[in-house]
Amino acid sequence: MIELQKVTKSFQIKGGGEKIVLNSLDFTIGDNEFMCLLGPSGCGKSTMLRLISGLDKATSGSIKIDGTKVTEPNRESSFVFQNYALFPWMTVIENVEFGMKINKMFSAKERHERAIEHLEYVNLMGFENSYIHQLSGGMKQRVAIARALVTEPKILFMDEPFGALDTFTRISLQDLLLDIKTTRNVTIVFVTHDIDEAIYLADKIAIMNSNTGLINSVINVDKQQTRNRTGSVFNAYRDVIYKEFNLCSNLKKEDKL
Ligand SMILES: Nc1ncnc2c1ncn2[C@@H]1O[C@H](COP(=O)(O)OP(=O)(O)OP(=O)(O)O)[C@@H](O)[C@H]1O
Repeated sequence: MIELQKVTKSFQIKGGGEKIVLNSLDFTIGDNEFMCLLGPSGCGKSTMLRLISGLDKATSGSIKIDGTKVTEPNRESSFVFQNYALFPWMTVIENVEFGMKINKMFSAKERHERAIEHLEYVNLMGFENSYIHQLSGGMKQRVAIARALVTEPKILFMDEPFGALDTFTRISLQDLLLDIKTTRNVTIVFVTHDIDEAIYLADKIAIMNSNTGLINSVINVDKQQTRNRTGSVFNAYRDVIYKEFNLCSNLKKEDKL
């Protein structure tokens, strides 16, 4: 369980003053939940992810994971970023083994076996000795996902991981992620500005608007009903979210699903 209480984050502005990016937020994310932080550029999604994951510190308020205050990134969480953050001088399998090695997890033989198992899972067998520049964007992100999963994290932090990918690759990686959510006991905190992606993936969507520093609302998504990306229920969620962001002038906010 991730718990935020009265979390505020502000940044100093050049020339004086400060900008409040997150303003006294109270928020919880349950175990094994898929939470999307959805909003336009600059609303504070990445800032929120960085605070929850311990990459940055809140100006005030408290963030706890399973009752323990977050002060730095911990071994029980993994990251996937839009720009892959892979090591170009290492092969695919060396990249996947890296986290286990640095954390002194498992024997060398076990690390190798686990890396192979995870490369199989993300459908990259045959590329284990390739270098990163020899892979497509989608393949790079599969390596990053294998590297993130191989340490068996309790929490996966993902910052616009599919933002740089074409629609077809994005759809196949979204399906991979839903499989990860179903088959592994992992909580996922996922940043996106793609409304359809949020509906398809999330159990809960936190709607964040620009310049308020607030979470406007949290939408619960019925996962059984949103597997069909072109179905009427999917479109109903889309209507609700477009209204939340005032993107659809002919719909009233009071309209229900
Ligand atoms: N280190 C920093 N110093 C000063 N301002 C910052 C810093 N990091 C973020 N900000 C500001 O905080 C606001 C929110 O940034 P953040 O990156 O969290 O937004 P975002 O919603 O993730 O945007 P995007 O989708 O474009 O990545 C922006 O106005 C940004 O300029």
